Amino acid sequence: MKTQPVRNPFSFVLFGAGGDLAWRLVVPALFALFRKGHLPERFQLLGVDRVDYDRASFGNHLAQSFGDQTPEAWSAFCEHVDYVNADFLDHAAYGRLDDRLKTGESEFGDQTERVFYLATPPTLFAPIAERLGQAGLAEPRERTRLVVEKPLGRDLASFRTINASLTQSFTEEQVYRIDHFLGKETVQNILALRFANPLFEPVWNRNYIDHVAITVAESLGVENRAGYYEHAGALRDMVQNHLMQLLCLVAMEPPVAYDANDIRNRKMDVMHALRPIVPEHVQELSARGQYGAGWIAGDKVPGYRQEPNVDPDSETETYAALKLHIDNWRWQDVPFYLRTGKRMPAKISEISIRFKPVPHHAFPAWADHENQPVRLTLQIQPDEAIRLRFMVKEPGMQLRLRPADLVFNYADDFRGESPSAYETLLYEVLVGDASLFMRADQVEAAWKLVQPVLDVWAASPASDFPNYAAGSWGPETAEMLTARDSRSWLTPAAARDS
Ligand SMILES: NC(=O)C1=CN([C@@H]2O[C@H](COP(=O)(O)OP(=O)(O)OC[C@H]3O[C@@H](n4cnc5c(N)ncnc54)[C@H](OP(=O)(O)O)[C@@H]3O)[C@@H](O)[C@H]2O)C=CC1
Ligand SMILES: O=C1O[C@H](COP(=O)(O)O)[C@@H](O)[C@H](O)[C@H]1O
Repeated sequence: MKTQPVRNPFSFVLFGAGGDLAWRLVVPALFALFRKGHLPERFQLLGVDRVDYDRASFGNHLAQSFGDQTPEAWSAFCEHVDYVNADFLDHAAYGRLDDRLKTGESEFGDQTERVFYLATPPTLFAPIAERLGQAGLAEPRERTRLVVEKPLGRDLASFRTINASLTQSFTEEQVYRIDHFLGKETVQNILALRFANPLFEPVWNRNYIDHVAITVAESLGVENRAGYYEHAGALRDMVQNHLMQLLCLVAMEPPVAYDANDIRNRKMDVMHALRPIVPEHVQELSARGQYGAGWIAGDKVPGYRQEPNVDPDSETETYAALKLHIDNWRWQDVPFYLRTGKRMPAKISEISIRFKPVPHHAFPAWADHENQPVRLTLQIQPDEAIRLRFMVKEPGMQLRLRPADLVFNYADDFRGESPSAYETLLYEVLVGDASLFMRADQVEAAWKLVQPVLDVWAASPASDFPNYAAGSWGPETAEMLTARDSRSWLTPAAARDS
């Protein structure tokens, strides 16, 4: 993560500019960077799509995304916006794009950088990259970047094919693979907590930690994304990428320097050490679920199979859980439990690090019957916080112990507006720092890990779907994943307290 401002003039070419992601997340993030003064004076945003816009109507379309935000800033931003109507598969379009880029950049000077952002269906990543390469637009390498959204493939083989096409035209250093969780403030803070404090690192290992549980729960259902989600499911959509990245940040060794390759090398060490899930163990190391009808925050909601455009007999999982082991010196015998699901009681992401119990109970049993092992909870969202739970003596004549919490709350300590994940990630692309992006070997290793689970699940239809009610914490099989080890998922701290 660099600290310098974006200095060089740039062209930001947004493929899929007429789509949902561009409108909802990418352009608002760029506009926020502009409003906050993070962008240089000379830049252009060139939207590319087949939607029939011109410069003015594209601007109007984008404006709807900003509600009542500062109109002066918005019209100043629009001075930098242009639009190219094109089919991404049409080779001739890339010549026109080149001309438009050069016209816009005529006053930019020779330090101009270019970012090609693919907010397009994933099937178009490879064809667009190829055509950019053929049109000479992947050069100069040191000033041209390609940003790709997820999903990168739907299994190991398709990832390798897509990635090979991307890296035929662009070098690995030019490719920025988005995992938007890495742009979240609290996720970046995992490394700050671990490596900017001497307090935690000495106990951050198998000698003190009993297990780690990572929960990414969503209360929303599939919404209008069935077209994509029906072919993805929770394991591909969330575990293979976001939850894997969280696990890596918790488990990695300290990097020597805060540098893209150093950090990514340390994450790769974790990926290498993850114990492969062999097909015979899939049953005992994983759980899958699909939500049925239920209640969320007082509203009755339909089951997954009743959602628009979902197959009424769909086998797609909307919940996935894994138990993983990291076979290295630090983490031997410490299980990592990962779970994610849609239509759970609340939108909550947190990492719970449970420490081992004291080796000897000196207090009489009646005094510490509430005894709970110390745990550290990293609340990723929405109530961003770090919470340390430990045992204290209750005031009074009688010796009674009970748990208490030491809480650091982001909103209390940092009142300013935090940048959105996309703001942070775009900024990092513009300054050319790939620390918060996924390197190809990480993505490949993550696909390798989940592939046997995908294969076993595909080969054995889930006869019990739907197996959890909307508004619950998931299927019983997920409870068994921890119960078999005499452990349990805890209700996330943010949900307990609300
Ligand atoms: N939306 C989201 O919240 C998220 C999206 N993503 C990823 O971001 C990417 C974009 O997603 P999203 O914005 O939802 O998708 P959309 O379908 O909304 O946007 C894609 C845009 O590309 C256009 N397009 C498609 N094919 C062509 C073509 N051959 N030539 C020109 N234009 C074309 C589409 O036009 P048309 O409508 O005519 O097809 C549409 O305007 C995907 O990879 C997705 O997986 C990742 C995380 C979240
Ligand atoms: O990548 C994805 O993430 C969202 C959840 O992201 P968040 O920032 O809202 O926590 C998820 O809903 C979506 O299915 C998935 O594609």
